[in-house]
Amino acid sequence: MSSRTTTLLTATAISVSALVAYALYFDYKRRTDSAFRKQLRKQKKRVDKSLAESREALQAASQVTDEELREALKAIEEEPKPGPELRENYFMSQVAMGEQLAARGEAFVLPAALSFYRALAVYPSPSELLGIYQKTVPDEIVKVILRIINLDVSAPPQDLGIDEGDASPTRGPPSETSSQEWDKVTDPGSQTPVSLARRLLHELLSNIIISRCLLFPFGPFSSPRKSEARVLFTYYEVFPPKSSHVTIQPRPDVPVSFGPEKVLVLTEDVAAGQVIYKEKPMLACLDYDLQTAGTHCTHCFRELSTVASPETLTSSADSTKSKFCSKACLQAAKTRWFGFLMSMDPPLPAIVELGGLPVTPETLDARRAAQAQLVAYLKKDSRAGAFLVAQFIARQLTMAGSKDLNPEVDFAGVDIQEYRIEDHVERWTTAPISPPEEEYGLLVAMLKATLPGLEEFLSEDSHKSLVGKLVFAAFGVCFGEGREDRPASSLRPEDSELTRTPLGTARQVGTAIYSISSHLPHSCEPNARPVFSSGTTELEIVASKDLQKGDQLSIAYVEVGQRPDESEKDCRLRRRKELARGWKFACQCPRCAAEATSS
Ligand SMILES: C[S@+](CC[C@H](N)C(=O)[O-])C[C@H]1O[C@@H](n2cnc3c(N)ncnc32)[C@H](O)[C@@H]1O
Repeated sequence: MSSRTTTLLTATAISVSALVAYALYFDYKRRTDSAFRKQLRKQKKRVDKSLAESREALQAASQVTDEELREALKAIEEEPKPGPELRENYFMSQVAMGEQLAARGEAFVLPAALSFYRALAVYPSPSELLGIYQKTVPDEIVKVILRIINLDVSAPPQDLGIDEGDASPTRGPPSETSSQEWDKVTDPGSQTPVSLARRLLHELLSNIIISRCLLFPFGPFSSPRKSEARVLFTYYEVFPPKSSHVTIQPRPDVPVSFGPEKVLVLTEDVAAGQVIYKEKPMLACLDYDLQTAGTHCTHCFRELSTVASPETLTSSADSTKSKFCSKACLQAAKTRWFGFLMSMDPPLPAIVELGGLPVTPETLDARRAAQAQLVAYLKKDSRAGAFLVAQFIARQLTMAGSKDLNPEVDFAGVDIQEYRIEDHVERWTTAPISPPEEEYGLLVAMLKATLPGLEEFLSEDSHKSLVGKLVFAAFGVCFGEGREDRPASSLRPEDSELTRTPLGTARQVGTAIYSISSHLPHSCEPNARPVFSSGTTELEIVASKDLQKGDQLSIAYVEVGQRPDESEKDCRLRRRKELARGWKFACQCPRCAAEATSS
C-alpha cells in the first residue's frame, strides 16, 4: 500500500471515530444537562434568525427592483471619490471586495455587483473591463451590473472630459493601464466621475468610429499612429489570407504601371477560367426596386423564386418588409446590421443598451420613420451610398458590442479576428466626391432615433469621406448576363453612383463591397473578371487567361469590349468617359496608352 493511500485511510478513520465519539457525547449531554439544552435552544434561535436573514437577502438580490438599484446608484454617486493618485488602489480594492462578496454566494449578489460597479466607474476603459467581467464574474452579478449601468444612462449627459484626439483604445489588463489613463476618468476641474454609461458609449464610439476610421484616416503604407503600429505591421502579412492566392503590394515603380498605390499580386500560377479566390461581402445593399418587390433575399440577394419558403421578420418589427432565403441569412443580417438599422430591436443587445432611448410608442415611431426614409432614399436615383455608410456604422457597433467578438468569418472567408471591418476600410483611399446634401441629414436622423448621441460621431466631413471610400470600392452584383429591368436613373452620368461591373451598373441586382477585391484596379484589357456563379453576393475572381505567379490582377470596372457600332476611338472615349465620371480617374492602362498613340 502506498504511503499516500495509508495517509488517506488513517485520516478517514480518525475523522469517523471522532464523529462517532462526538455524537455519543452530544446525545449524553442533551439527555442529562439542562444548561446544555438551554444553550442548544439559544443557538438554534440564532441559526434560524440568520437563515431568515440570508433568505431575505437572497430574495432581495434576485428580486431587487429598479428603485432599489437607483437608490444604491445614488448612494454610490454621493460617496467620496478617490483622486487620480488613489484611483488605481480604489479600483483594486473594489474588485477584490467584489470577488470576496461574490464567493459568499447568492445572498451577496447585490453588494458584489455594487463593488464591481464602483471599480468599473473609475476604470479608464470600462467596456474592456465589462468584457472581462462577462467572462469571469458570475452571470447573476453581471446582470445586476448591467442593470445599474442602464439606470445610469438616464443621468443627464455631462462633459466627458476625455481628450478625443487621444482617444486611442486602452488594451491589456488593468495592470497595463497607464496613470494618464486613470486621470482621464474625471471631469476636468472636478472630482466627479462622469456617468459610466456615457463613458462606455463614448469609448465604444470614439474608439471604433472616430479614432479608427474617420478623423484619422491614414494611407496603407504611411506612418501609423503609435497605438496602431502592431495592427499595421501585421495587417498585410495575414491579409489577404494565403488561400486567396494573392497578396497586396505597393505598386512597383515600373514605366507601364498605372493607377492605384497598391496592387493585388498572384502568389501562384493559375490557368484561364480558374477561380483565383472567392469572397463574401462586408456590406451589401439590394437595389431598391427588388427590395420592395420582395423578389430577392435582402442579405445574400438570392432570387426567392428558387426557395421553398422565404423567411421574414414579424411584420411590425420590419418597416422594409424584407425577405430572406434562409434562417441563416435572416440571423446573419439581424445580428450584423439589420437589427440595428431596420428593426425595432435594441441597438446593442449584446453588451447593454447604452442609448438611453426610452422605449415608448413615440420613440419607436420615430425610429421606424427614420429607417423608412433612409430606405426610400435608396429609390432616389438608385443610390446605395447612404445605406452602405449606415450598414458600416451598424456593423462596427454590433461587432464591438458582441460578447465574444466573433471573428469576421463572414467575409473573405477567413478568420481575421484581429481585423474588423474598420481595419480594412480605414486603409482605403477616399475618393473626392460630394454626396447629395440631404443624405447626411437622413443618416443623422436615423442614428439619433436609434442610439441618441451616436449622430455626434458622424460629422459631415466624415460622412463624405466614408461615402468616398465605400462607393468607390462598390461592385455591381450581376447574375448571368445581368438583368434588363433596372429602373433608369434620371441623373447626369457624372452624378450617378456607378459600381464596378463589366456588364454595366444598369444590369446589377444590388451593390456589394469586398475586402480583398476592393484592391482590384481597372484595366481596359483585364486579366481577371468578377463572377457571381452561386446566384448570391459571393464573388469569384476568375482568371481570363493563363497567369503566372507575380502577375498583377486587374478587372474591368466598365464594359470594355468594342461594340459593333463603335470605332476603336469611340470605344476608347466611351470607356474613359465612364471611368472619369464614375471613378474620377483618367485610365492609364496599357490598352488606353497603346490606343492613344495609334489614333
Ligand atoms: C483598386 S484601387 C483602390 C484600392 C482600395 N480600395 C483603396 O482605396 O486603397 C482603385 C483606385 O485606383 C485608381 N485606379 C484604378 N484603376 C486605374 C486605372 N486603370 N488607371 C488609373 N487609375 C486607376 C483609381 O483612383 C481608383 O479609384
